Amino acid sequence: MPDTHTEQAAGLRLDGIAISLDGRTLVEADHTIGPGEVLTVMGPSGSGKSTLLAFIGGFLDPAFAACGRVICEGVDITDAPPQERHAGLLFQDPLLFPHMSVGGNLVFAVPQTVRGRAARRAVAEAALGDVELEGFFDRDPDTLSGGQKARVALARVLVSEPRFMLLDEPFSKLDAGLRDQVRRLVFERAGVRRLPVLLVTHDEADAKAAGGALIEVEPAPGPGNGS
Ligand SMILES: Nc1ncnc2c1ncn2[C@@H]1O[C@H](COP(=O)(O)OP(=O)(O)OP(=O)(O)O)[C@@H](O)[C@H]1O
Repeated sequence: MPDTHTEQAAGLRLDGIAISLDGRTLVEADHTIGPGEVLTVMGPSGSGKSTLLAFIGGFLDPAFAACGRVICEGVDITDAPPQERHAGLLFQDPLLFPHMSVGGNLVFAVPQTVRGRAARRAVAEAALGDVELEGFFDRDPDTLSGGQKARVALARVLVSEPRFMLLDEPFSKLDAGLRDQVRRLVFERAGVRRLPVLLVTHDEADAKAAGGALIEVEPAPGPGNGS
């Protein structure tokens, strides 16, 4: 018999979320992202896509008002500090620490529950293998191509053992061919780990590749938006 409780609790539930600015609702979400599924958020610049992501990640600017709950694997994390939510974040910029080697960037993100230098290094090496960057442990991040940096950023997220992933236009700086490759790798790795993914994008091709549900955010009214 299936374990109904576990089935219901699995994934990331966005329960009746509405975020507003100056009394006007910007963005709403009422979705469950199942394990390994992608929910895509699309809309024009300034419509509130990153604001929704910030609310789920726990770093919403206090200028906004929000209601609704974020439930991860059956646990309400709406009021938890960001570091206790276990979100794997990927942004447009890979944000690698330039003063550390590639391996150093990864070891830094390995949870403290993994004890000892050798064990932490082994986790980082395995993650590099997972993103097809074997042998890159001692490389300086500045010497990597854009696609390689994006893959290191993905490996760094994966070693941190996230419970879900929040992606804010992580492919938009890559050119077309590379973009397809990195996108495939990100979705594939998230799928293998059964991680729910929220993807913010402007790009129809991203939404198509994601293949899951879609939230289309309306343009924010105001000067320059024809309203
Ligand atoms: N701290 C803040 N105080 C007031 N308004 C803000 C603040 N941060 C963002 N905004 C406004 O909130 C709206 C939503 O911003 P948000 O960054 O979520 O848009 P977006 O859809 O992600 O845009 P883009 O695609 O350009 O990244 C914008 O109009 C923005 O100017």
